[in-house]
Amino acid sequence: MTRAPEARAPETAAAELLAGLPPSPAVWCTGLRKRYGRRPAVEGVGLTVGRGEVVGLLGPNGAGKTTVIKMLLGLVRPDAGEVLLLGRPATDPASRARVGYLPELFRYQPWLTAAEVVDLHVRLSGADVSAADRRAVLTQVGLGARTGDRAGTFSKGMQQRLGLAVALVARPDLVILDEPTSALDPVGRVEVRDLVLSLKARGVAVLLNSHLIGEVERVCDRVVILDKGRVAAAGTLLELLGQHEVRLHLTDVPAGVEARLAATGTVTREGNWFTVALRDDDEGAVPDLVRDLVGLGVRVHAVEPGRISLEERLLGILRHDPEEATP
Ligand SMILES: Nc1ncnc2c1ncn2[C@@H]1O[C@H](COP(=O)(O)OP(=O)(O)OP(=O)(O)O)[C@@H](O)[C@H]1O
Repeated sequence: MTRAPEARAPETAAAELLAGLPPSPAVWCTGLRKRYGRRPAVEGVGLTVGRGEVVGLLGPNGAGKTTVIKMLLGLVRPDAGEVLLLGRPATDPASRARVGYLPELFRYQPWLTAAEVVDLHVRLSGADVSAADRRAVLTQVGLGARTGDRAGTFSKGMQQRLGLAVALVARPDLVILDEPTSALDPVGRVEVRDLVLSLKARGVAVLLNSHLIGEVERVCDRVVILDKGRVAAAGTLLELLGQHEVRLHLTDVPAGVEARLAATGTVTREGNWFTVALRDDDEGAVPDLVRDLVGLGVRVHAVEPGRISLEERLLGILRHDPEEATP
């Protein structure tokens, strides 16, 4: 006699079903709109940050970046639109507790030491963070030697580092950084870049608002460009910038060389300059090509990597609109 499969409680089955689904994005929003008086600040913005993904938010002054971030965090009430953080409504304290935030403008209580500021935020978040981990986060942001100094005595860059420590100390699943390097020296900027990459390696999602386009280009998986409150463009760097190409200055080009070039990618020629659009990010394609060209007797004078920079792309998108910036 065969036995019927054991009936499971419906709630167990539902929990199993949910556990089998991919995790909800770290940030999901749609149709976000905000007006201040009659002036639109944000008009119908939607964006997604996947788990462990680093997304850059770019755009000119007044484009609406900080307003979007504040609406995501429930700090500004949207006129319309929906926000989910880590799969829960942004207003749900359970999701907010898993989010680290570095605001664009902030001032910590000047009478508190760096260690006390971090302790205060750990208490406010309700997270269980050991004294060693609190100390470690201050060291991570370069304040290990200043933990006992009052925040009021810190330089702007040191305040910003303290802000990063506060954003990171409760081990969030999502970190939102609004201009995290605006006050930092070049070394500090590189440190923050490495820090963002280490967060990504740990599966932490990051939404990064920065005017430093090179910084965004180096660390972000995807970029969302805002202009006049709307999404002007969004995509991976490959989608926004197109494929890589290489420009070669060649002489003594015998027959058959064009075929070898074409085997690497689509070729265009201007005099002695050959531009090859590389098919993918195959790191060996260019050295292999140069080796073969030299083997075929070609004299290779120059090999220049080419790809439109994110800065050029951004300016192209923003200048495309003939309308002047709203006063
Ligand atoms: N509290 C406010 N009251 C009135 N207008 C506001 C307020 N906050 C923002 N705005 C307006 O909303 C628009 C978007 O501002 P927001 O700060 O979001 O831009 P941003 O892209 O972050 O700019 P920036 O790069 O200069 O920081 C601007 O026109 C700004 O003047």
